[in-house]
Amino acid sequence: MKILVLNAGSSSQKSCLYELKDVQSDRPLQPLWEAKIDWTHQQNVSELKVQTAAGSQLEEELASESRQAAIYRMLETLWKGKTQTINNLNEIDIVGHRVVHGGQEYQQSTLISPDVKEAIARLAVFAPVHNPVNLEGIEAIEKILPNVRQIAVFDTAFHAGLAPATFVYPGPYEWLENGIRRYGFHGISHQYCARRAAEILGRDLADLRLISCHLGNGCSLAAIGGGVSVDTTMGFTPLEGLMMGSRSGSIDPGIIIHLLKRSDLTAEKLDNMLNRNSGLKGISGVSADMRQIVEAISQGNERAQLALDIYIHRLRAGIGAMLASLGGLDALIFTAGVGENSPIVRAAACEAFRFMGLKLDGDHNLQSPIDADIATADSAVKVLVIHTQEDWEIARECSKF
Ligand SMILES: Nc1ncnc2c1ncn2[C@@H]1O[C@H](COP(=O)(O)OP(=O)(O)O)[C@@H](O)[C@H]1O
Ligand SMILES: CC(=O)OP(=O)(O)O
Ligand SMILES: [Mg+2]
Repeated sequence: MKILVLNAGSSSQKSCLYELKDVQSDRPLQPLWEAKIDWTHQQNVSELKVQTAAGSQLEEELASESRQAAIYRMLETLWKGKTQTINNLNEIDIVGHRVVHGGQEYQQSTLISPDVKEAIARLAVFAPVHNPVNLEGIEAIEKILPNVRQIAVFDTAFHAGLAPATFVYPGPYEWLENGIRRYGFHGISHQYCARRAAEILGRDLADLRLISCHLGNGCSLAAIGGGVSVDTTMGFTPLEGLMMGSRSGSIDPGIIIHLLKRSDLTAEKLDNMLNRNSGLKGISGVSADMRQIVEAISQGNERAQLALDIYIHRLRAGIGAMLASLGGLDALIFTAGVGENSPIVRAAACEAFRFMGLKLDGDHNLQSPIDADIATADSAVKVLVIHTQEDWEIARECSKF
């Protein structure tokens, strides 16, 4: 069974082709072909990188192309040129898509139909950075493979079991009746990491209390007890919670009332302000990219330092909140772009939890090992760096259809 996966994040478009021989297979397989478009590279220039299991590689700049055209070019490298992996598009049996917001209707992976597409489009108002690009991926596939089955794998689904006290906002009760509630996101990644953590620790997932820190361009934490999400930092939209690359995370809603009363702020301007021009980017004035923040700090940039300090403060506070929801902790997991690659962020986050016997092995942390425990042998809590495999998790969901 050949499964094509499209995973659209806010700063990247990833894609993989897997061949599943054993449907029960649980360990991540190496994809036959994998591609990534990085939108953050430069203004109007995106970078495409492709590699195949057979060892071919390709790198090219996609200058000022539309997102649709860039996705098409990425997919073309599957059947054309030096990274060609299949002879015929019809070899693809099924296509899985990451869809960020599934609302109340979609609490598990779903075969995409016109109704499902309509719901994804409708829910785009709640995930304006994500659902529209997820839909673009679905439509790109419809054009080149009109008859293939497409599956939506929702980022919200993993959090479907949150308790009412966790998911209901203390606003007017009508909010809840109108679907205004906390949903939680990054569920595909949190779900994969929880299972992988149990494997690395050689423990049964049912017996573990985990906090998964997904720190990418978007950032969220999940408190996972017995394999189930019991709390998370993102809410109604992927804007709540931690400070992120270009998103503010939680702020006092009174600020919005204040701004609305005093200026000509429109919903669109507010959306741009909070989703695209806040967070690390907004505070530093340098970049949403943690690598550039750290670089700017090394050159003495004080706003970059402030941005990192707020990021760490809020990350620690978020971990504290998840800790309280779980009532204890077996392992703290760091994953996604920043979580997997930034020893500075991991060390600063862990520092706050030394009081409970969490001890980081400084040298091991500096190596950013993949899928490893970076706590000392006598630490009361394990600290895991896990390479998130959202694409594999999506393929795994597709194999159930
Ligand atoms: N070596 C690194 N050190 C620090 N941060 C990194 C490093 N590599 C990547 N990152 C961060 O990871 C972010 C992207 O994370 P990723 O999970 O790939 O994003 P997305 O949310 O688009 O899926 C980048 O914006 C960058 O800040
Ligand atoms: C939900 C979300 O924030 O996703 P990403 O981190 O890919 O932007
Ligand atoms: Mg991501």
